[in-house]
Formats: sequence, structure tokens, C-alpha cells
Amino acid sequence: MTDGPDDLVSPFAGDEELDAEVSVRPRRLAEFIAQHRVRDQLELLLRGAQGRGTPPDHILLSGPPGLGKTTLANIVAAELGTGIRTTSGPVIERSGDLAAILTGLAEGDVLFIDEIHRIAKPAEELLYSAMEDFRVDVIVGKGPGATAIPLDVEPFTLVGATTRAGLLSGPMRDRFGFVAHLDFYSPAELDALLHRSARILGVPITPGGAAEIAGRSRGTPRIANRLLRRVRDYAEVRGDGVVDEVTAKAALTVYDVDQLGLDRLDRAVLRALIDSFRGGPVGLSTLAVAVGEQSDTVEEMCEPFLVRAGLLARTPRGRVATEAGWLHLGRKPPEGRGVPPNQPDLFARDAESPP
Ligand SMILES: Nc1ncnc2c1ncn2[C@@H]1O[C@H](COP(=O)(O)OP(=O)(O)OP(=O)(O)O)[C@@H](O)[C@H]1O
Repeated sequence: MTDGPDDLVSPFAGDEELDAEVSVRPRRLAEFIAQHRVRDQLELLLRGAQGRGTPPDHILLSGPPGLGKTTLANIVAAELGTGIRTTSGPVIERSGDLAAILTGLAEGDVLFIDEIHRIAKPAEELLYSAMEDFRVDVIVGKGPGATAIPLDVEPFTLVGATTRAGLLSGPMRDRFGFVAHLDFYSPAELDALLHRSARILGVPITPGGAAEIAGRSRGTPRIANRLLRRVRDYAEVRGDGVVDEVTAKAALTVYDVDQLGLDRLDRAVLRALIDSFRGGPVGLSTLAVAVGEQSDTVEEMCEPFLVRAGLLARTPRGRVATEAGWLHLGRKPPEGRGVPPNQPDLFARDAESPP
């Protein structure tokens, strides 16, 4: 995925975005904005373990993309003063790959496995013994002649990250002594985050400018930082370099991100639902055809936020525009149509996929 105009409000990192993210990434727990409950609990876990001179329990971080799981994994290693080895579930195809990583860890290291729910089953089973007993059995040979060679692993801390905690197997989840869920950020929290990022990037920002960007960032730090970079471009090219309310509004109009954080495609979906299907109910594939997109794109890129923002509802009979959806497009909902008004809850957890 790229950081093109249409991906501005995607919670996933674009290919060229990682470098830009690194510069504003908090390094220590004290710099990590919001998520106070998780931060406090992690601090106790890490300080307790440090006091005892042992690695802390394994840590599972769950939550939607872009909320700070990778950042926290790196912070854990920084706070412990240890090394970190980073990998991800989909790249560990064979248990041998994982055994090589595990036996290469130094004492106390953090092993960060992103998307841990996607790890292959044999590797997952190898991970169990490594997590529990700090040893792994590497199988050499095949068939009846296969031999298990036990290898010791230095005591380490696994930090697993997942966007789909429900897909983790029970035995895997049980092996994490510390499980934390990251929630969407409030506008006030994103406001603080934007002031911090702007300070690091050397971008002058006013409270009005930060508030304007925060309100359109869908509760997600990654999106807030990305919008800040785009508004900075606009401020430098067409303004005096200061990110204020007027500049932020003008820039985000150019980039097609509206006051709630909907982009062009989100609005097209809502408009098609309302204009072509009188607000629904309508099936996903029909709706996708109406906006000239694949069903998957509409389902994965648009719907979760439209549902979270209370603009669209998934019902057994199909997709329906809520009263808030009609009002957001400046239309009057027809009498007795649509589902009851839905209080927008931008910071609730992501809705699960429909059946
Ligand atoms: N609490 C926070 N305080 C400051 N910056 C944050 C915070 N959380 C996230 N960020 C910023 O948002 C960006 C995305 O965070 P991060 O990569 O940690 O998210 P993630 O949950 O691991 O997402 P993914 O699973 O897609 O990698 C980072 O560049 C980081 O700077």
C-alpha cells in the first residue's frame, strides 16, 4: 500500500512511510501518549521484573493497526535495556525458521512477532515450549528416522502483536502472562500526539490546527501523523508554514478528507447507499458494484470506519444508512426509513466482520 491521496486515512503503513514514522516514534514509556491503563500496567510489569533480575512475562498486544503495538514492543526493549529481534507471523513458515531465531537470542532479549495470529501451526507449537521452558526440540530428518534434538534458548520475552486476538489459539493466548488491548485514541489524545510530532518535525502548529487534524484522524495515531505531514506540505507551499485551523481545513479539503475523517471512497459508498438504494438495505456486492470497487475493498477499507462512526449499519438484510449517515451527507432521512439514530462512537472497538 502506498501513501497516495486515496490512502490518507488507511490505518496501514504505506511502503515509503516507515522512515517518516520512525522519526516521531516514541522511544520510552514516558513519551508514549495516552493508553494510560496499558502504560501503567506495563511499567509495573517491567519494573517488577527488573527488580527481580528476570525477564518479564510474555506480552500480548492486541488492537487495530496504527495504534502503537510496534512502538510499544520497541519501548519494552528500550525500558529493559535489552536487544530486540523483530519478525512477523506470516514470514515464519517453517518451525526451523523460528528455531534459528530463538536460538540466536541473547539473554533477556525481546522477540517481537507482529501478526502473531498468522504464524504457521508447527512453528506455533515450537513457540509453546520456548515460551514455557526456554527450550525447543528441533527435528532433524524425516519419517521413522527423524530425531528430536533439544536446544536451550536463553530466557527471553516474547511480545506478540495481533489485530485479531480472536484468531489466536487458546494454548497460545494462555502462555502470555500480560495481555493488553489498545483502544482508539480520543481527539484530545491525538491533539497531544500531534503537538509532540510537530515539535519533533519542527512544524509550527496552533491549537486550532492540531484540533482540526485530530478530529479527522479516525482515532488512529498513524493517520494523525500522516495528515500532519500532508498539511505541513500545504502550509509550506501555499501558506506561511504554520499549521493553523484555516490551513488544516483547506489542506484536508484538497486531500478529500472530511470533518469526520471520511475519504472520497467512504463518501462514495455512503452516497451510493443513500442515492441509489434509498438508504438500503442492500447487499455488499451490489453496493461495491455501484461504486466501481471490489467487495473486499469496500468491506475492509470503508465499512469498519463507517460502522464505527455510526453512519452505516450491517443488518441481516444488508447494509443500511443510519440517520447520522443521511445527515452527514446533508440529506434528510425519509420518515420511517433507516435504522434508529446511532450515536457515533468513533473510539469504540472495531466492529467484527458480518457473517
Ligand atoms: N501512543 C503513541 N504516542 C505517540 N505516537 C504513537 C503512539 N502510538 C502510535 N504512535 C505513532 O503511530 C505510528 C504507528 O504506530 P505503530 O507502528 O506502533 O502501530 P501498530 O499498532 O504497530 O500498527 P501496525 O500493526 O500496522 O504496525 C508510529 O509511527 C508511532 O510514532
